[in-house]
Amino acid sequence: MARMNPHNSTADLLSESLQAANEPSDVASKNLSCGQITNEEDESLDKQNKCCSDIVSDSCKDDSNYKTGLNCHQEDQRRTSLVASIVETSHDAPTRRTIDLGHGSDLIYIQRFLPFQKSWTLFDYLDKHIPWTRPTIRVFGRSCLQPRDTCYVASSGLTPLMYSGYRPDAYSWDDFPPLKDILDAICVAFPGSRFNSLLLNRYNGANDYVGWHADDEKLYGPTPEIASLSFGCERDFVLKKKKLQDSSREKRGEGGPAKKRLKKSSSGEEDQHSFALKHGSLLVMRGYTQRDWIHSVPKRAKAEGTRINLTFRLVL
Ligand SMILES: O=C(O)CCC(=O)C(=O)O
Ligand SMILES: [Fe+2]
Repeated sequence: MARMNPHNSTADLLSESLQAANEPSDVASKNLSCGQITNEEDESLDKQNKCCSDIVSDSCKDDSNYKTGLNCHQEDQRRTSLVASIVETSHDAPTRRTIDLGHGSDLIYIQRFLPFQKSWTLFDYLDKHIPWTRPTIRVFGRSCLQPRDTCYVASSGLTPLMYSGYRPDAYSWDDFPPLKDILDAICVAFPGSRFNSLLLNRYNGANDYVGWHADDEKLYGPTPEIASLSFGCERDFVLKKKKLQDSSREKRGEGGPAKKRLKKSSSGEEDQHSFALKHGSLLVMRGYTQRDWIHSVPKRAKAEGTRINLTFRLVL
């Protein structure tokens, strides 16, 4: 499969992804070893229009308010290939599900937000061209290696991000044109939303994870909206309702695998939700989700492939 140059135009991105659609992807076949479904299976699942078969929730429902065709912040007037392709297919918009977590918190899940082959083209680009680092962080007073690779992209002049004693340097959006295309595509799907920063994570196999945490840093305000796009190996994303003892600095509990830190819920099933986040899927967390819930991506013995996750955020 052709490798992308970071300075390729968005038209090149489209033509590469169209090419990729007609060719087997080496990246795709490599990563399918982690138990991921194929494109054909993905499409057939979508046609069945099953409600959240991978979401442990009874409260999911179709969101009848789904609109496409508007852009929330057309800073430049270019219609990118990704945006164009999503608008073109708006008559057959991907199914959007809303999961009401109660008390002003909700999630939106779009399983096939980006087309399958285009998602592999983007995976390949991100894997190769993002300057990934694995920083040393501080958790409970001890230094340790963060259990995944990371990178941070943000508009200039924003309050810096700081978590677990680590303050990542922000790269510019201009360094990675495909990230701007993805941002545009999200803004088309969510016309009322704004994002100006992006935390990227790469999980290199089964032992990489993110521990229990909430993205409730002050710089995001009281009700942050976070749009989380996943590529590659499918991994579980688990949400658990905060208890009083879940102090905010259990945040990003990197000190041990998330699984070991799981406590039994006293009030039953609705206090925990698990999503198998598909290649090309988008999960949006809204309202008080960061105030009232914590989330994690636990270690998973069978998840051998690489997963890349992008979380778009708005620094106020
Ligand atoms: O990888 C994911 O799905 C979640 C990442 C995350 O929670 C974070 O970066 O704050
Ligand atoms: Fe998070």
